[in-house]
Amino acid sequence: MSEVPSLTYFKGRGFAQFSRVALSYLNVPFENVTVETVDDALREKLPYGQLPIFRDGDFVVAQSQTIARYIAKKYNFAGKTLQEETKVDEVISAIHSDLFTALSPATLDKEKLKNITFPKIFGKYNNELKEKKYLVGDSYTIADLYVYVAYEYIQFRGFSEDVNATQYPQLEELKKYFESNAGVQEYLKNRPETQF
Ligand SMILES: N[C@@H](CCC(=O)N[C@@H](CS)C(=O)NCC(=O)O)C(=O)O
Repeated sequence: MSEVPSLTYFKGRGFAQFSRVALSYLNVPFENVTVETVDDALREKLPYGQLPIFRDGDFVVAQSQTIARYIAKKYNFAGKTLQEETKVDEVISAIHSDLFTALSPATLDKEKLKNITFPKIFGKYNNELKEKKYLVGDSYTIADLYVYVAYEYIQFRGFSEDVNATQYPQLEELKKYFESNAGVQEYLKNRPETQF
């Protein structure tokens, strides 16, 4: 069995990017396992028949948000009190359910994203970061990292005219902070070019 934890997903960023960036930022060595498809042999090993999965010793966990929360809790990046942890969860849930769901090709509505979803999500966090340095508590948490990854991903998905330093200067600062981290820089340097 591998000594280091492994994260298995497709080559693209998709649902694995938050955990890949978190592990890189936290300087946790991990095996970044990528697959082309989920074949029958792999599918039967997956708790929900889908990727990503995270393996830590003999512990296996699925569901991208849960994987990210597990990593954050294990490496003290999830908030220091129950209330901080809950506010961190709120950010993770908002980004998955309000933003990522809206990117699904079947229901993609670009005007709604630009006029409603981006201001609702990124406007909120940008305003909060005008008043304080961290979204939750008195140090960086996975909530800040989630917002950075989502901000950068939305730009990558073709919305950099709508989501950028002019509209969201505090989020641009957050991006600069995470991208100045050596682990994140290494990850970005090696990240393959993909469409999603
Ligand atoms: N709720 C799950 C969704 C996982 C999911 O939809 N995985 C997709 C890729 S993003 C998948 O494994 N697709 C391949 C398949 O179903 O065969 C999560 O957040 O991890």
